[in-house]
Amino acid sequence: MSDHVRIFDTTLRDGEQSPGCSMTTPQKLLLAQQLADLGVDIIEAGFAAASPDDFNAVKSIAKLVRGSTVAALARCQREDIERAAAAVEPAEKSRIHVFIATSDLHMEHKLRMRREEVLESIATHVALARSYCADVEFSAEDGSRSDRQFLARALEVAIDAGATTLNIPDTVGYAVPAEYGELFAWLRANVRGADQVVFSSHCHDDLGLAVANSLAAVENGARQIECTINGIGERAGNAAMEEIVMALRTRKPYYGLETRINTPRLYAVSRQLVSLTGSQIARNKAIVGENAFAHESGIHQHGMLRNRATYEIMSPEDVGVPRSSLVLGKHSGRAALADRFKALGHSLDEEALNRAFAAFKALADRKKEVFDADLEAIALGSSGEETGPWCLTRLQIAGRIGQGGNPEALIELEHADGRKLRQAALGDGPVHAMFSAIEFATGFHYGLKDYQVRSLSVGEDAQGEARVTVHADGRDYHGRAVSTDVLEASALAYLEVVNRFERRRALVAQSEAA
Ligand SMILES: CC(=O)SCCNC(=O)CCNC(=O)[C@H](O)C(C)(C)COP(=O)(O)OP(=O)(O)OC[C@H]1O[C@@H](n2cnc3c(N)ncnc32)[C@H](O)[C@@H]1OP(=O)(O)O
Ligand SMILES: CC(C)C(=O)C(=O)O
Ligand SMILES: [Mg+2]
Repeated sequence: MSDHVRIFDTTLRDGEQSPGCSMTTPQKLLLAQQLADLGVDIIEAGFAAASPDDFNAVKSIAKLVRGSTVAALARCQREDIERAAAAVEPAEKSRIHVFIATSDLHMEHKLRMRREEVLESIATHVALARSYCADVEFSAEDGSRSDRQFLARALEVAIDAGATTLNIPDTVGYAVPAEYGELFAWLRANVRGADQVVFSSHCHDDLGLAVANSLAAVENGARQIECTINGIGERAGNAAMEEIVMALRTRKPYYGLETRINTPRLYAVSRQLVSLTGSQIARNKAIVGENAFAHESGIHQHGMLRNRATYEIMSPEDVGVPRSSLVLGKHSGRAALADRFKALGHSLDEEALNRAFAAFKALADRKKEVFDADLEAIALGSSGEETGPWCLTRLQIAGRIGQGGNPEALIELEHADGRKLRQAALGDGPVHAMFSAIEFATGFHYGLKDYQVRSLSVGEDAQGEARVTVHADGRDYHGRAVSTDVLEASALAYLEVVNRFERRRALVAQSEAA
């Protein structure tokens, strides 16, 4: 049996199903390129039939990516499969991923299909997918809660119809490692034709076992793992790629298995995803969290000084966490800046680097030391990513703040269509006043779902980061902004939400007109 474990990344499909992690097509293209550079074997680019936007995103990724296989997900429905086939058709290497649930619970209540009907549907739709593409994956959704004998029959039908990869998802994160591993061993021994296909795991983290379950699957013969960057995904998320890959690499003597992942790029891709979605990771997140390589207590620090191996099972360099001795400040130049951006996952072109350099110098004039978090904020603002249509040109807060006071915010906005608006509003506090002024001016009236402010770095001159989430028209919109003035950061973050909302509306109107 091969010792190569294929890494199937589904950040752009299952990952995008996490609330608040939806991405625009340009953002998806950026991430897809990074995934290809990382050495991912298969990139699941999306669910092509979900919307014209999703279709176009998958197709653009299929045109762009070289080296990795590009896959699209489809239900056992003719139209889904035809859309998936058309979307992945331009890829150098393409795959259609067909799924249907095989657990009694899902078949009876969700699909309202009898077992025989599900088997027929698998036969028909896997064969249809195979007529378009030589590489077809079949997933038995809710496989870990399916009746084994029936699951085995479903997989045999899929093999007979031409499936080349069989995925057994733990869709609701219910399995435990020994049980999930044993299921793979049993299927490999009992499914006719099992030796002609690749078995795959797809685990969710509802009980915090997604990575452990994925590793149990490979111990029992799975040779593809489906996972996402930072473990994002439906509900509690999917198995985190960086954790799986580093577990296999760090414990190679135990597993004896390899992936193609270029591990020193893991940190950069993780940071890129955080920047794109605004969805932060926990400080103590394994591999890529802020504390993953930080040693706080005296006994640990003492051990580390004697020999790093006492408390480090892998080095930050193995996953690309920068441990640079270069301090960035007002006297630094473009080369050092570009180098640090690269380590943080931002490959800026010359124009973007020039913009970033100007912003960096302006910040360095105000701050003694510029930290990585500051740079990430600068990279975001300089990446040439879509901004607008609204732009804040003036912000002023007046009046008494605190007990009994009603501060007033005055804002001035410019719209890309040339409109210039000036609006004042009172509020219970300055943030309330600013947000109300933005709402009155733009006509964007949706309830605030979340608002957070935090310090990005250390010291009195630290930059403040504001994050705003608003639920509007059935989806979450995130805004994030950074400034040494937290009120300005808050206003800009709120305006970013309004901008994202307006850009999305314009896009939907455009595709409806087409
Ligand atoms: C476990 C997973 O992650 S599955 C993937 C989840 N991803 C998504 O759902 C992608 C985003 N989804 C969408 O945009 C929409 O749900 C669409 C466009 C795919 C479908 O929208 P709608 O046609 O309005 O259907 P809706 O979402 O309400 O219901 C799903 C339908 O698909 C059926 N269905 C679900 N899975 C499958 C399947 N694998 N094969 C065939 N039919 C299926 C359901 O039974 C239901 O059918 P019904 O309407 O006849 O009852
Ligand atoms: C569609 C399948 C692969 C899935 O995401 C799941 O079952 O969790
Ligand atoms: Mg899933």
